[in-house]
Amino acid sequence: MARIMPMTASSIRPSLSSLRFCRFCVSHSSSRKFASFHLGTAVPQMQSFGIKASKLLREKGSNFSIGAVGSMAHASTATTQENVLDWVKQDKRRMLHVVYRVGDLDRTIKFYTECLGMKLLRKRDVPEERYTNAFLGYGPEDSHFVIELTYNYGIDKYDIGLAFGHFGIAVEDVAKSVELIKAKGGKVTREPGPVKGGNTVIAFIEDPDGYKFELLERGPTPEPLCQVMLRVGDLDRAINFYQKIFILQAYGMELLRTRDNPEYKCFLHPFFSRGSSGNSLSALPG
Ligand SMILES: C[C@@H](O)C(=O)SC[C@H](NC(=O)CC[C@H](N)C(=O)O)C(=O)NCC(=O)O
Ligand SMILES: [Zn+2]
Repeated sequence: MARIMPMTASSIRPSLSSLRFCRFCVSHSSSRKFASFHLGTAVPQMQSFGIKASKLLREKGSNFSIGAVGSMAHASTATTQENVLDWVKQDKRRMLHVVYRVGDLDRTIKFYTECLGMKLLRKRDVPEERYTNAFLGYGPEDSHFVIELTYNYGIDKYDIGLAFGHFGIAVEDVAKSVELIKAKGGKVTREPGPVKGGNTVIAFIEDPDGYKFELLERGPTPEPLCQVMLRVGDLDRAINFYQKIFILQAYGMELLRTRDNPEYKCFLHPFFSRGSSGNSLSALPG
């Protein structure tokens, strides 16, 4: 059974539906392949934001502790629901999109809209560069984390590699979603049931290019696109990177908890970054 070791004094999963967060999932793998993949994020001016945030934290006596060393801010955080509201109000950053390449745009758009319930938000053709983008998601781009598909003219197949793990979609009934996907000819690679080492009902499916989607059974959420799982070669290095890069802007990515699955050689370290999207990314050694 998985061991959850919260990094915080209290539960870190905000139950306040108005809060939307963006969390990260990075998996540990010996893979040397590169995922055809990038995450886009919007951040405000770091300098003024960092100083303002650390001053606010001192005034509010929050559980955050940010010690500024010169212009570098280092933080050890213990996020609690009590101070997470302050954090959300102060931090205007959010993850914007995830970009990856597909071999047939219309095929993928059909699958994501008919099987996963996403909406096609817009398409963007750049003939001079010989590529087309399609943006899909569960809400408008100015408030939701979205998927940006890239089709490069004439390229109908990609090697996804082992570094990319899966996207997570929160659904209220995994079994029902899997039945719909099967009826539409979608590929189910792991039938519904409790996750190994845990209790959450999950299932895994593959999209037409072979990108994996995990369906996680959860209550209603404004942001079903809730997870990006990547595998990394060194978990501590990845954690250090995400903390340093984001924590420099104070209130940045937080390491929230670890989930150790020794029987499955699996560590899960969700990074948690404020944002209007609710997706998550957790560190899982391969
Ligand atoms: C937290 C939840 O969203 C997960 O993704 S855990 C799912 C679990 N992950 C792993 O086992 C990761 C380690 C693996 N070696 C890898 O690199 O993918 C999983 O896939 N469980 C399978 C199952 O059937 O439960
Ligand atoms: Zn997952």
